[in-house]
Amino acid sequence: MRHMLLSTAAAAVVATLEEQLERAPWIQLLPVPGAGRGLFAAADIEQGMVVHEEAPMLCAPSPHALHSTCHHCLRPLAPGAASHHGGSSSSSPSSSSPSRMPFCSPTCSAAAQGEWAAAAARCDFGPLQQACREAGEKFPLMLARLACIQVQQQQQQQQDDKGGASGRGGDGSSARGSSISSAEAGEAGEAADATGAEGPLARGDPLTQLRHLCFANLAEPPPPWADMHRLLLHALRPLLEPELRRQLSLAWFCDAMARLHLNSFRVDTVPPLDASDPSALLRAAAASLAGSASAAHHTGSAAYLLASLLNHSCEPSLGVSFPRNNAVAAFTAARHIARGEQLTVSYVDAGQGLAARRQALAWAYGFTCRCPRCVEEAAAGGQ
Ligand SMILES: C[S@@+](CC[C@H](N)C(=O)[O-])C[C@H]1O[C@@H](n2cnc3c(N)ncnc32)[C@H](O)[C@@H]1O
Repeated sequence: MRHMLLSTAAAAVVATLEEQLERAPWIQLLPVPGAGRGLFAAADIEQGMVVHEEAPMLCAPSPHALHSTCHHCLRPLAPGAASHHGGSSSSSPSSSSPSRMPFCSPTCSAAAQGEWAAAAARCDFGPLQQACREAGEKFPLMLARLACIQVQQQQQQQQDDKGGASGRGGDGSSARGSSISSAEAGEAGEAADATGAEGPLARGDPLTQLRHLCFANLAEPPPPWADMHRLLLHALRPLLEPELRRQLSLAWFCDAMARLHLNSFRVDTVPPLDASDPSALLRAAAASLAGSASAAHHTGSAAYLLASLLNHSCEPSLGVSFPRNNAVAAFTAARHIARGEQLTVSYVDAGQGLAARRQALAWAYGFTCRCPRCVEEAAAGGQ
């Protein structure tokens, strides 16, 4: 069954998704009538168990947090702390340019340089970032990142072809194994493969990898997307070889935007305390007493390969958190989950009433939730 479903996904992604499922034999991928595919418990799972932990296939900081977030792992930066800037080569924009990218550590800076930041440093993303801030749109910045990954992978490939690919892994991916998880492991001394050290984008053509994620047909893409696409191409001008220009069509952009809208997670982290501000401790304590959501800081958005297959429930079996305070997501059993039960997360604020939840789900995801809570509340005439 698993193979039958996976055969619909891009071949380059299949191996990595299968690897993730092989590493988590308590998770099963199955069809869900009326909802495409979904993940299920293949064994009884105790409350509190971390069912899955995953580094993102693609992430980017929020347009509102560009100066306060590590651009590689989305960890919030301590106010006033030394950051490890990228984009400072002679070909990069000036230090006051919005394209100058802070990183939380030399490890993240080096990993980013190896994956995307060297290409990004040749571009000026200022106008695109500004437009995203004004429109409340974040996904064009993820697509800018994706284009930079593509450019660097192609350059690496060309170098390998010239140099005979000496010293590389069999699939040519080992030199690019500088994902968030391995950078994190370098910092914290943890096992590099805990969350898929290589990173799913280490293989295949990055621009087509998003095709694994589910898609909604848009009758008409929102008009601002054409403007965002134009600004993206403008920013990427220094990198645009004719072949890349052809690939980054408006149709590609709208397809990728639609997939990111349906599949991305908001990354909420906890901001570090400002040691020079004594009232910061009190504010943080008050926020944490008021609930972790208000203490959290939205540092960016991330798309995950396996976790994108989690369907929604207003009574989700999994909670989502970011225990490393970066974009590595953990999915924890919110209660006992019986073997065969679907693994779900809540796509919306589950504290809202029935009508608000239904409206948000219909508008953003195009379905009406029929989880037991919705059915019960609807029967009771709930709003
Ligand atoms: C992030 S994807 C989840 C994985 C998706 N089912 C797949 O096959 O790839 C989100 C989409 O799944 C579907 N979906 C998720 N939860 C659902 C639910 N409770 N009822 C109906 N459809 C759901 C909707 O089409 C939604 O836009």
